[in-house]
Amino acid sequence: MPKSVLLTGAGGRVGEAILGELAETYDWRLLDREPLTGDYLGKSVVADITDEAAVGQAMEGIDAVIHLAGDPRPEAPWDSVLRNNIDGTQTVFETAVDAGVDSVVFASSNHAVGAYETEARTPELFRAHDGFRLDGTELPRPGNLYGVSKAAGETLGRYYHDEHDLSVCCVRIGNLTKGHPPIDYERGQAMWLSYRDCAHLFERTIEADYGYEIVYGISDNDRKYYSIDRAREALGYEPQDNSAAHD
Ligand SMILES: NC(=O)C1=CN([C@@H]2O[C@H](COP(=O)(O)OP(=O)(O)OC[C@H]3O[C@@H](n4cnc5c(N)ncnc54)[C@H](O)[C@@H]3O)[C@@H](O)[C@H]2O)C=CC1
Ligand SMILES: O=C1O[C@H](COP(=O)(O)O)[C@@H](O)[C@H](O)[C@H]1O
Repeated sequence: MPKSVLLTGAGGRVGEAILGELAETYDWRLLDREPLTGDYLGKSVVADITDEAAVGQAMEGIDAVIHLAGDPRPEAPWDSVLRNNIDGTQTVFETAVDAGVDSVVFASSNHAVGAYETEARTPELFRAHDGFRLDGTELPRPGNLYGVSKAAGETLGRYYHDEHDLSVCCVRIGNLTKGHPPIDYERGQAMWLSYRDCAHLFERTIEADYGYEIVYGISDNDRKYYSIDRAREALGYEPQDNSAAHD
């Protein structure tokens, strides 16, 4: 029997990449505060992620959660990230534990570690010859309040794993762009995540056994300054794309 997976923020870009490849792989329940359009209407729940009762109901009978819903803007103001990203994520973890869900996958971000891109390191950091790597064991170092909210989500995940034995995987997603890497944007090329690698990575987060993980979600780009070794080791991630192939 396919696993039952709750996908929050299903109507967005990351949701599109995941469902584009994996629509038939799982028994999906799709949650978004906006009504979804397309073929998924029968399985959708319209609710705000901060609505504990509605999210709790959406968790019933669910094996795994992929939690994408939130404010994705790097320039988002505090009131928005506090409500949508921090309160909303705490609601997801708490209701997942109450419902006996096995695992929660949290959409973290490159912006949780954006301040490692110091003036001294850039732009060399974005180039293939540069050997600097972040591997997920470093402390968060956000460059904006949105990044702070993602670091908070990772810490909430750590707590719910340690205290409630929930399996938690935080994916520090790079730059998801459809079809090709961002053009004339070295940073974006270094952290490009193709749609098919995105779907494959999230499939691995559903299939693999783990306790608590932080991994980087990028394709196998020559320019990378995020290591994908942990995603390979812990999840069996095998990306197929590389932004250098589009130069
Ligand atoms: N697209 C990218 O390159 C990256 C995305 N991420 C993260 O991945 C997640 C998804 O991002 P995208 O799909 O690009 O964003 P998006 O804006 O395209 O989709 C987000 C979806 O979440 C829903 N949503 C927002 N707040 C909600 C709430 N309070 N309750 C219920 N639904 C809510 C929106 O209606 C939307 O459909 C976000 O958490 C974002 O921070 C992280 C790094 C990079
Ligand atoms: O977390 C996110 O990161 C990507 C890449 O960041 P950018 O500052 O280089 O654009 C961003 O596109 C996405 O909207 C955001 O959620």
